[in-house]
Amino acid sequence: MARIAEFAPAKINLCLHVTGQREDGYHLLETIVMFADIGDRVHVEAAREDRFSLSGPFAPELDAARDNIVVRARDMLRDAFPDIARPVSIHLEKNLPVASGIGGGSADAAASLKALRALWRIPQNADLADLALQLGADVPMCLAGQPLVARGIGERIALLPSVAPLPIVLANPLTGVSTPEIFSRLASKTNPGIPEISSISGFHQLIDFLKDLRNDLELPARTIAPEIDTINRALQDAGAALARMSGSGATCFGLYPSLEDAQSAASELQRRFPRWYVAAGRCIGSQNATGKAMQ
Ligand SMILES: C[C@](O)(CO)[C@H](O)COP(=O)(O)OP(=O)(O)OC[C@H]1O[C@@H](n2ccc(N)nc2=O)[C@H](O)[C@@H]1O
Ligand SMILES: Nc1ncnc2c1ncn2[C@@H]1O[C@H](COP(=O)(O)OP(=O)(O)OP(=O)(O)O)[C@@H](O)[C@H]1O
Repeated sequence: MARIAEFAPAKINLCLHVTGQREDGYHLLETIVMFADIGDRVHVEAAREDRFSLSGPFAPELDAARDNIVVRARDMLRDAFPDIARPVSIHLEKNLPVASGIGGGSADAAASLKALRALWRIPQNADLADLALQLGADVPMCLAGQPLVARGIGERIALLPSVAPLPIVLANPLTGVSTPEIFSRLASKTNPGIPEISSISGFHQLIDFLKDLRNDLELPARTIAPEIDTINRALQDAGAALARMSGSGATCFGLYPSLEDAQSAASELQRRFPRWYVAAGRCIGSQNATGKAMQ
């Protein structure tokens, strides 16, 4: 019987500007997002009855979470397509740290929607963006899965033209950080947006452009996870051209000129901080159905 695997890449906010707040409390953002070849994996397979299982280094943290977002995604998609949605066994390989600002849950939800769309043969032209947004502000961008600029609360998405693969190191002290808590600690909710993105060519021009941008959630996140300072310094000590926090933290990323540079930086970081989660890889320009980087 068909078994479908879908990669759930880590979402990296290269910058995140908070520009306002809606009446319902959600914040208005302007963020440049790329997706890494580091991530979770979702497997789906037709079954006699619904099942959900977990494996991977961070599975134990989710065992207790009865309302896994993957299950919510399944149920929501089934409600939208009750005539074609059959029982399904879903397995989540949880490689990304939980509540870490790289959209792990959102990536899993988006990957589940993609895998189930294929399994249940939901028409390709069915627009799942509204359904994705009900699952979380980051889910529509994870569904897009390509370099993009997101505005609104994250749902107004403009894809960026093809971008060269961007070598990256992710580092997290394994201190879970709650997204609403970070937003609530934000001192200013009306900050300048991101400038227009003109054509950027090459690594150094991209770094120069990003250096003038910010993650407005970094300051409030540091009040909960002061290690963020240490992580950014350690990424820079290991040769990062730019180090910054992603999302609501506490994961920080470093950008490096080559994959080899990123890999040796990751080894150095892991040696200095053996308890941290550290991973090296590349943010990728676009993805095919299996999540492999296209050349
Ligand atoms: C910080 C980011 O990761 C940047 O990509 C996202 O904005 C967060 O996206 P997410 O985790 O999918 O967020 P949701 O699950 O929709 O919301 C969690 C909580 O974060 C806060 N939240 C989230 C998104 C947003 N634009 N404004 C907010 O204020 C709200 O308190 C909300 O109750
Ligand atoms: N599949 C899942 N993976 C991770 N967390 C999940 C999952 N399902 C439910 N959750 C719950 O969602 C909460 C947020 O976790 P997640 O890893 O998505 O946060 P995040 O990386 O900070 O996301 P974002 O960058 O979108 O804010 C966790 O506290 C966890 O209990």
